[in-house]
Amino acid sequence: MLTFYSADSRLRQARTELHDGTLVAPFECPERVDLVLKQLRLSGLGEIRAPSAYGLAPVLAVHDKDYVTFLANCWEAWLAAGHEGEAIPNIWPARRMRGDHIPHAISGQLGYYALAAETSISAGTFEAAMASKDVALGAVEYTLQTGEPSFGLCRPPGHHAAYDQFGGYCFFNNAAIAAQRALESGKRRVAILDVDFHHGNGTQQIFYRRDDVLFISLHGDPEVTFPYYLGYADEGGEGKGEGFNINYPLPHGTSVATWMATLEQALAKIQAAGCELLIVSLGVDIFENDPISAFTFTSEDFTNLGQRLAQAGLPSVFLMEGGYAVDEIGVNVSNVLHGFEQGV
Ligand SMILES: NCCCNCCCCCS
Ligand SMILES: [Zn+2]
Repeated sequence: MLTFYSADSRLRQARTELHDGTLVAPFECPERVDLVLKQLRLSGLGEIRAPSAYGLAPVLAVHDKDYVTFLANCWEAWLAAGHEGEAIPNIWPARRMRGDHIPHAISGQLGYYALAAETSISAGTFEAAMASKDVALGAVEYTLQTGEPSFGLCRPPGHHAAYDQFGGYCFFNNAAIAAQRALESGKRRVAILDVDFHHGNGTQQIFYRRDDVLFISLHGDPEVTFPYYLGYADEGGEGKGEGFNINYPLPHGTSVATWMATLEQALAKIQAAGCELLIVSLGVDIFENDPISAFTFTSEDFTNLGQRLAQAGLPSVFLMEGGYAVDEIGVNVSNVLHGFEQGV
Protein backbone atom coordinates (compact mmCIF):
# COMPACT_ATOMS: atom_id res chain seq x y z
CA MET A 1 0.00 0.00 0.00
CA LEU A 2 1.26 3.45 -0.91
CA THR A 3 1.77 5.94 1.93
CA PHE A 4 1.78 9.72 1.56
CA TYR A 5 3.76 11.72 4.09
CA SER A 6 5.22 15.21 4.32
CA ALA A 7 8.22 16.14 6.47
CA ASP A 8 6.46 19.48 7.00
CA SER A 9 4.19 17.58 9.42
CA ARG A 10 6.98 18.21 11.90
CA LEU A 11 6.66 22.00 11.61
CA ARG A 12 4.07 21.91 14.40
CA GLN A 13 6.20 21.80 17.55
CA ALA A 14 3.68 22.94 20.16
CA ARG A 15 5.11 22.81 23.67
CA THR A 16 1.90 23.05 25.72
CA GLU A 17 -1.46 21.40 26.05
CA LEU A 18 -3.94 22.33 28.76
CA HIS A 19 -4.66 18.96 30.39
CA ASP A 20 -6.17 18.27 33.83
CA GLY A 21 -5.63 21.91 34.83
CA THR A 22 -1.94 22.05 33.98
CA LEU A 23 0.15 22.72 30.87
CA VAL A 24 1.70 19.44 29.70
CA ALA A 25 3.65 18.32 26.63
CA PRO A 26 1.04 17.77 23.90
CA PHE A 27 -0.23 14.22 23.44
CA GLU A 28 -0.35 14.96 19.67
CA CYS A 29 3.46 15.04 19.34
CA PRO A 30 5.76 14.87 16.26
CA GLU A 31 7.15 11.49 17.42
CA ARG A 32 3.79 9.92 16.51
CA VAL A 33 4.53 10.15 12.78
CA ASP A 34 8.19 9.14 13.23
CA LEU A 35 7.15 5.88 14.88
CA VAL A 36 4.45 5.17 12.29
CA LEU A 37 6.96 5.78 9.48
CA LYS A 38 9.50 3.51 11.20
CA GLN A 39 7.04 0.62 11.50
CA LEU A 40 5.72 1.03 7.95
CA ARG A 41 9.29 0.80 6.65
CA LEU A 42 10.13 -2.11 8.99
CA SER A 43 7.03 -4.02 7.93
CA GLY A 44 7.48 -3.27 4.23
CA LEU A 45 4.04 -1.77 3.64
CA GLY A 46 5.24 -0.08 0.46
CA GLU A 47 6.52 3.18 -1.01
CA ILE A 48 6.34 6.36 1.05
CA ARG A 49 5.73 9.38 -1.19
CA ALA A 50 5.68 13.13 -0.58
CA PRO A 51 2.54 14.85 -1.93
CA SER A 52 2.29 17.81 -4.29
CA ALA A 53 1.34 21.20 -2.86
CA TYR A 54 -2.36 21.65 -3.65
CA GLY A 55 -2.70 25.20 -2.33
CA LEU A 56 -5.64 26.81 -0.56
CA ALA A 57 -8.50 26.07 -2.96
CA PRO A 58 -9.23 22.57 -1.60
CA VAL A 59 -9.23 24.01 1.95
CA LEU A 60 -11.63 26.79 1.00
CA ALA A 61 -13.95 24.19 -0.54
CA VAL A 62 -14.90 23.05 2.98
CA HIS A 63 -13.64 25.76 5.38
CA ASP A 64 -14.62 29.41 5.91
CA LYS A 65 -12.28 31.93 4.27
CA ASP A 66 -12.01 34.18 7.34
CA TYR A 67 -11.24 31.11 9.48
CA VAL A 68 -8.39 30.12 7.15
CA THR A 69 -7.07 33.70 7.22
CA PHE A 70 -7.25 33.63 11.03
CA LEU A 71 -5.22 30.40 11.17
CA ALA A 72 -2.63 31.81 8.77
CA ASN A 73 -2.14 34.97 10.83
CA CYS A 74 -2.88 33.88 14.39
CA TRP A 75 0.64 33.19 15.65
CA GLU A 76 2.06 36.48 14.32
CA ALA A 77 -0.92 38.44 15.68
CA TRP A 78 -0.54 36.71 19.06
CA LEU A 79 3.13 37.69 19.25
CA ALA A 80 2.39 41.23 18.04
CA ALA A 81 -0.12 41.57 20.89
CA GLY A 82 2.75 40.89 23.31
CA HIS A 83 1.61 37.49 24.62
CA GLU A 84 4.36 35.34 26.16
CA GLY A 85 3.18 31.75 25.80
CA GLU A 86 1.53 29.75 23.01
CA ALA A 87 -1.80 30.94 21.65
CA ILE A 88 -4.52 29.39 23.84
CA PRO A 89 -8.03 30.87 24.18
CA ASN A 90 -9.40 31.73 27.61
CA ILE A 91 -12.80 33.13 26.68
CA TRP A 92 -15.54 32.01 24.34
CA PRO A 93 -18.79 33.51 23.01
CA ALA A 94 -20.67 31.81 25.84
CA ARG A 95 -24.45 31.42 25.94
CA ARG A 96 -26.38 34.72 25.74
CA MET A 97 -23.26 36.59 24.59
CA ARG A 98 -22.88 37.67 20.93
CA GLY A 99 -21.76 34.54 19.07
CA ASP A 100 -21.98 36.19 15.66
CA HIS A 101 -19.41 38.92 16.19
CA ILE A 102 -15.66 38.40 15.62
CA PRO A 103 -13.71 40.73 17.98
CA HIS A 104 -10.69 42.61 16.73
CA ALA A 105 -8.27 41.40 19.44
CA ILE A 106 -6.55 38.08 18.72
CA SER A 107 -7.63 36.83 22.17
CA GLY A 108 -11.24 37.36 21.15
CA GLN A 109 -10.70 35.76 17.74
CA LEU A 110 -9.12 32.70 19.35
CA GLY A 111 -12.23 32.08 21.44
CA TYR A 112 -14.48 32.67 18.43
CA TYR A 113 -12.68 30.04 16.30
CA ALA A 114 -11.61 27.52 18.97
CA LEU A 115 -13.95 24.71 20.04
CA ALA A 116 -11.68 23.63 22.91
CA ALA A 117 -8.76 24.91 25.04
CA GLU A 118 -6.36 21.97 24.82
CA THR A 119 -5.07 22.86 21.33
CA SER A 120 -2.44 25.62 21.33
CA ILE A 121 -1.37 27.47 18.18
CA SER A 122 2.33 28.24 17.77
CA ALA A 123 5.00 28.74 15.11
CA GLY A 124 4.60 26.28 12.24
CA THR A 125 1.05 25.19 13.13
CA PHE A 126 -0.50 26.62 9.97
CA GLU A 127 2.28 25.26 7.74
CA ALA A 128 1.96 21.78 9.24
CA ALA A 129 -1.83 21.85 8.77
CA MET A 130 -1.32 22.82 5.12
CA ALA A 131 1.10 19.91 4.67
CA SER A 132 -1.31 17.54 6.37
CA LYS A 133 -4.18 18.33 3.98
CA ASP A 134 -1.74 17.91 1.05
CA VAL A 135 -0.96 14.43 2.36
CA ALA A 136 -4.69 13.65 2.41
CA LEU A 137 -5.12 15.03 -1.12
CA GLY A 138 -2.16 13.04 -2.43
CA ALA A 139 -3.65 9.86 -0.99
CA VAL A 140 -7.15 10.43 -2.34
CA GLU A 141 -5.89 11.49 -5.79
CA TYR A 142 -3.82 8.30 -6.01
CA THR A 143 -6.79 6.10 -5.06
CA LEU A 144 -9.13 7.97 -7.42
CA GLN A 145 -6.68 7.44 -10.28
CA THR A 146 -5.72 3.82 -9.58
CA GLY A 147 -8.51 2.32 -7.47
CA GLU A 148 -5.72 1.12 -5.20
CA PRO A 149 -5.86 1.72 -1.43
CA SER A 150 -3.68 4.43 0.10
CA PHE A 151 -2.66 5.77 3.49
CA GLY A 152 -2.29 9.46 4.31
CA LEU A 153 -0.02 9.87 7.32
CA CYS A 154 -1.66 13.16 8.28
CA ARG A 155 -0.34 15.28 11.12
CA PRO A 156 -1.96 17.34 12.62
CA PRO A 157 -5.18 15.27 12.47
CA GLY A 158 -8.41 16.76 11.15
CA HIS A 159 -11.71 15.20 12.22
CA HIS A 160 -12.50 17.71 14.99
CA ALA A 161 -11.98 20.70 12.66
CA ALA A 162 -15.31 22.15 11.53
CA TYR A 163 -16.19 24.72 8.83
CA ASP A 164 -14.79 27.55 10.95
CA GLN A 165 -13.45 25.90 14.08
CA PHE A 166 -10.24 24.23 15.33
CA GLY A 167 -9.66 22.06 18.37
CA GLY A 168 -9.03 18.51 19.48
CA TYR A 169 -5.53 18.90 17.94
CA CYS A 170 -7.17 19.57 14.51
CA PHE A 171 -7.08 22.62 12.21
CA PHE A 172 -8.07 21.54 8.68
CA ASN A 173 -10.45 18.63 8.21
CA ASN A 174 -8.27 16.37 6.07
CA ALA A 175 -10.99 13.76 5.53
CA ALA A 176 -13.53 16.40 4.48
CA ILE A 177 -11.03 17.99 2.09
CA ALA A 178 -10.31 14.57 0.58
CA ALA A 179 -14.00 13.68 0.27
CA GLN A 180 -14.78 17.00 -1.41
CA ARG A 181 -11.96 16.39 -3.90
CA ALA A 182 -13.40 12.93 -4.69
CA LEU A 183 -16.86 14.41 -5.32
CA GLU A 184 -15.39 17.09 -7.58
CA SER A 185 -13.61 14.36 -9.54
CA GLY A 186 -16.92 12.59 -10.23
CA LYS A 187 -17.71 10.27 -7.33
CA ARG A 188 -21.44 10.53 -6.63
CA ARG A 189 -21.30 9.55 -2.95
CA VAL A 190 -18.41 9.10 -0.54
CA ALA A 191 -18.45 7.34 2.84
CA ILE A 192 -16.36 8.70 5.68
CA LEU A 193 -16.06 6.07 8.40
CA ASP A 194 -14.58 7.55 11.58
CA VAL A 195 -13.14 4.83 13.85
CA ASP A 196 -11.29 7.23 16.17
CA PHE A 197 -12.22 6.99 19.87
CA HIS A 198 -13.52 10.57 19.73
CA HIS A 199 -16.52 11.66 17.64
CA GLY A 200 -15.59 13.44 14.41
CA ASN A 201 -17.67 16.50 15.25
CA GLY A 202 -15.97 18.59 12.56
CA THR A 203 -16.61 16.11 9.77
CA GLN A 204 -20.22 15.72 10.89
CA GLN A 205 -20.77 19.47 10.94
CA ILE A 206 -19.28 20.03 7.48
CA PHE A 207 -21.52 17.47 5.75
CA TYR A 208 -24.55 17.51 8.07
CA ARG A 209 -26.95 18.95 5.48
CA ARG A 210 -25.54 17.01 2.51
CA ASP A 211 -26.41 13.61 1.01
CA ASP A 212 -23.27 13.17 -1.12
CA VAL A 213 -21.17 12.23 1.92
CA LEU A 214 -22.34 9.51 4.32
CA PHE A 215 -20.64 10.20 7.64
CA ILE A 216 -20.57 7.32 10.12
CA SER A 217 -18.76 7.42 13.46
CA LEU A 218 -18.17 4.87 16.21
CA HIS A 219 -16.90 6.63 19.33
CA GLY A 220 -16.92 7.06 23.07
CA ASP A 221 -20.30 8.23 24.38
CA PRO A 222 -20.22 12.07 24.31
CA GLU A 223 -22.10 12.10 27.65
CA VAL A 224 -18.72 11.22 29.14
CA THR A 225 -16.24 11.79 26.29
CA PHE A 226 -14.73 14.69 24.32
CA PRO A 227 -16.22 16.50 22.37
CA TYR A 228 -19.25 16.14 24.74
CA TYR A 229 -21.55 18.48 22.79
CA LEU A 230 -21.91 16.48 19.54
CA GLY A 231 -21.92 12.78 18.59
CA TYR A 232 -25.23 11.63 20.00
CA ALA A 233 -27.24 8.87 18.32
CA ASP A 234 -30.15 11.21 17.52
CA GLU A 235 -28.01 13.36 15.20
CA GLY A 236 -29.21 11.95 11.88
CA GLY A 237 -28.50 14.80 9.47
CA GLU A 238 -30.69 17.70 8.37
CA GLY A 239 -32.54 18.61 5.16
CA LYS A 240 -31.02 16.70 2.23
CA GLY A 241 -28.55 15.26 4.72
CA GLU A 242 -31.25 13.45 6.72
CA GLY A 243 -30.17 9.81 7.02
CA PHE A 244 -26.60 10.51 5.87
CA ASN A 245 -25.15 11.11 9.33
CA ILE A 246 -24.98 8.10 11.66
CA ASN A 247 -23.48 8.13 15.15
CA TYR A 248 -22.76 5.01 17.18
CA PRO A 249 -21.83 6.27 20.68
CA LEU A 250 -20.46 3.41 22.80
CA PRO A 251 -19.76 3.21 26.55
CA HIS A 252 -16.24 3.39 27.97
CA GLY A 253 -14.82 -0.15 28.18
CA THR A 254 -16.86 -1.43 25.23
CA SER A 255 -15.58 -4.86 24.21
CA VAL A 256 -13.97 -5.35 20.82
CA ALA A 257 -16.71 -7.86 20.00
CA THR A 258 -19.38 -5.22 20.57
CA TRP A 259 -17.35 -2.61 18.65
CA MET A 260 -16.90 -4.99 15.69
CA ALA A 261 -20.62 -5.88 15.74
CA THR A 262 -21.37 -2.16 15.55
CA LEU A 263 -18.96 -1.89 12.63
CA GLU A 264 -21.08 -4.49 10.82
CA GLN A 265 -24.06 -2.12 11.10
CA ALA A 266 -21.96 0.75 9.78
CA LEU A 267 -20.64 -1.24 6.81
CA ALA A 268 -24.17 -2.34 5.92
CA LYS A 269 -25.23 1.33 5.83
CA ILE A 270 -22.27 2.18 3.59
CA GLN A 271 -23.18 -0.61 1.19
CA ALA A 272 -26.88 0.29 1.18
CA ALA A 273 -26.07 3.94 0.38
CA GLY A 274 -24.17 3.00 -2.79
CA CYS A 275 -20.99 4.77 -1.73
CA GLU A 276 -18.25 4.71 -4.38
CA LEU A 277 -15.25 5.52 -2.16
CA LEU A 278 -14.45 4.78 1.47
CA ILE A 279 -12.41 7.29 3.47
CA VAL A 280 -11.44 5.93 6.89
CA SER A 281 -10.66 8.49 9.57
CA LEU A 282 -8.15 6.20 11.20
CA GLY A 283 -7.76 7.02 14.86
CA VAL A 284 -5.97 4.23 16.71
CA ASP A 285 -6.77 5.78 20.10
CA ILE A 286 -9.32 2.93 20.44
CA PHE A 287 -6.26 1.00 21.66
CA GLU A 288 -6.57 -0.42 25.19
CA ASN A 289 -3.50 1.51 26.44
CA ASP A 290 -4.34 4.89 24.93
CA PRO A 291 -3.69 7.54 27.62
CA ILE A 292 -6.73 9.71 26.86
CA SER A 293 -9.26 7.13 25.64
CA ALA A 294 -11.31 4.23 26.99
CA PHE A 295 -11.83 1.43 24.47
CA THR A 296 -10.18 -1.99 24.51
CA PHE A 297 -8.50 -2.83 21.17
CA THR A 298 -5.33 -4.92 21.34
CA SER A 299 -2.73 -4.51 18.60
CA GLU A 300 -3.94 -7.79 17.08
CA ASP A 301 -7.51 -6.48 16.91
CA PHE A 302 -6.29 -3.75 14.56
CA THR A 303 -5.29 -6.41 12.04
CA ASN A 304 -8.83 -7.83 12.14
CA LEU A 305 -10.22 -4.32 11.68
CA GLY A 306 -8.16 -3.85 8.51
CA GLN A 307 -9.20 -7.23 7.16
CA ARG A 308 -12.88 -6.50 7.76
CA LEU A 309 -12.69 -3.09 6.07
CA ALA A 310 -11.17 -4.69 2.97
CA GLN A 311 -14.23 -6.88 2.64
CA ALA A 312 -16.36 -3.76 2.07
CA GLY A 313 -14.85 -3.96 -1.40
CA LEU A 314 -14.53 -0.20 -1.98
CA PRO A 315 -11.59 1.90 -3.15
CA SER A 316 -10.25 2.97 0.25
CA VAL A 317 -8.24 5.86 1.64
CA PHE A 318 -6.97 5.69 5.22
CA LEU A 319 -6.21 9.07 6.83
CA MET A 320 -4.39 9.32 10.18
CA GLU A 321 -6.43 10.86 12.97
CA GLY A 322 -5.75 10.17 16.66
CA GLY A 323 -3.68 7.65 18.60
CA TYR A 324 -1.65 8.73 21.63
CA ALA A 325 -0.09 5.53 22.97
CA VAL A 326 3.04 6.63 21.15
CA ASP A 327 5.14 3.48 21.68
CA GLU A 328 2.55 1.25 20.04
CA ILE A 329 1.13 3.68 17.46
CA GLY A 330 3.37 2.33 14.70
CA VAL A 331 2.36 -1.29 15.19
CA ASN A 332 -1.31 -0.41 15.58
CA VAL A 333 -1.46 1.67 12.38
CA SER A 334 0.68 -0.84 10.48
CA ASN A 335 -1.58 -3.70 11.59
CA VAL A 336 -4.70 -2.01 10.18
CA LEU A 337 -3.05 -1.38 6.81
CA HIS A 338 -1.44 -4.82 6.50
CA GLY A 339 -4.71 -6.38 7.66
CA PHE A 340 -6.50 -4.50 4.90
CA GLU A 341 -4.05 -5.83 2.31
CA GLN A 342 -4.52 -9.38 3.63
CA GLY A 343 -8.28 -8.98 3.44
CA VAL A 344 -8.44 -7.79 -0.14
N1 LIG B 1 -6.11 16.71 27.21
C1 LIG B 1 -6.80 15.45 27.10
C2 LIG B 1 -8.28 15.67 26.98
C3 LIG B 1 -8.75 15.34 25.57
N2 LIG B 1 -9.10 16.53 24.81
C4 LIG B 1 -8.88 16.48 23.36
C5 LIG B 1 -9.00 15.13 22.75
C6 LIG B 1 -8.67 15.21 21.27
C7 LIG B 1 -8.64 13.86 20.60
C8 LIG B 1 -8.26 13.94 19.19
S1 LIG B 1 -8.42 12.42 18.27
ZN1 LIG C 1 -9.33 10.68 19.13
